[in-house]
Amino acid sequence: MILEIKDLKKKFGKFHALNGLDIMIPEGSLYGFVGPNGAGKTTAIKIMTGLLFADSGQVLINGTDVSDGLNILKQEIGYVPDFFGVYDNLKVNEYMEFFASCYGINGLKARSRYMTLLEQVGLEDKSDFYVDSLSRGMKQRLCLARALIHDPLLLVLDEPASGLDPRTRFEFKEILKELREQGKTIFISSHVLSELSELCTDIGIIDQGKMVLSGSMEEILRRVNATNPLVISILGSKEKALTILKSQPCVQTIAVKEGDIRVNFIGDQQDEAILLQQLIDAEVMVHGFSREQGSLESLFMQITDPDKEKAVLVHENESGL
Ligand SMILES: Nc1ncnc2c1ncn2[C@@H]1O[C@H](COP(=O)(O)OP(=O)(O)OP(=O)(O)O)[C@@H](O)[C@H]1O
Repeated sequence: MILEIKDLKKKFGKFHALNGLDIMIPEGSLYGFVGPNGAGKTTAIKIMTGLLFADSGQVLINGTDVSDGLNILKQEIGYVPDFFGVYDNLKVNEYMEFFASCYGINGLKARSRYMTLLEQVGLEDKSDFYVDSLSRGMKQRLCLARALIHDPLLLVLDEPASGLDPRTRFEFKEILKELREQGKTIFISSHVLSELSELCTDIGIIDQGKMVLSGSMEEILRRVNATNPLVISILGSKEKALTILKSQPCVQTIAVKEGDIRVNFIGDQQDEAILLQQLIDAEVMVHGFSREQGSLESLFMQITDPDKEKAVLVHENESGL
């Protein structure tokens, strides 16, 4: 794990902003950190970037506890905050030089490093422009280049898509994908799950200062889908299929809807394969057999609904399964 957060707690007055938060960020992942407004995302990010102290808990970077000193955090994390500072009277190259010098990178080395980064974020032809003259999307890309100046292990972005138009958001996501392909681990927070679901390899959902669901995107989508109905499409008569389905112990309910058979099926993938085989052996003309695709959004709405008794879902490893 590049970064591990264990049982992090933070109170503001009597209010528990973080209430035993755990996060595990695998190396090379693009980790989406999502939760409703006020869930504690920015508080967690401030603690992991060394801008705020936790009341208790542990932050480990590459296995090293950072409580002994914040230098390791500064070295190993590149942080893109959700706001852009005021650097009106600096040109892009001066801005990059300034941040390079903060990390002890100067002269030709600094220039070569920041020109590579500016190229990477598509700003190579803007190095003589004043920062203030850049569009919001460009400023954000500049901020990203700046956060990478010291080649950190982990890039942390807080709500990077806020205030950007769809095209700019798309371009920004493409840059993040490229960075990940080059081996960077990226942690990105958002309160909009759809922003993250097609981009991320891993996801953590936070609510009221606690992680309520986390894991690889693949695993989570599989779990979402496993509770969805099995939709079976059949050509011709459905009688034989219905007889087989009624005899199957994994089948809980059967509904015939718009030509398809929808089955609440509690089995795993192997049970699904056995059922399909039985239908084919009985010469049922199956031309569709799949779980209805689950939506991560509906799961998010369900587990972060403030009016509902919460169904707390944990990572398989944490539940000891
Ligand atoms: N300095 C502070 N003093 C008092 N309360 C605070 C402070 N910082 C944050 N909080 C409270 O802690 C809670 C968590 O805030 P935080 O900014 O971490 O949430 P968030 O998930 O980032 O929300 P958003 O998506 O709206 O940015 C909120 O209820 C907020 O009002």
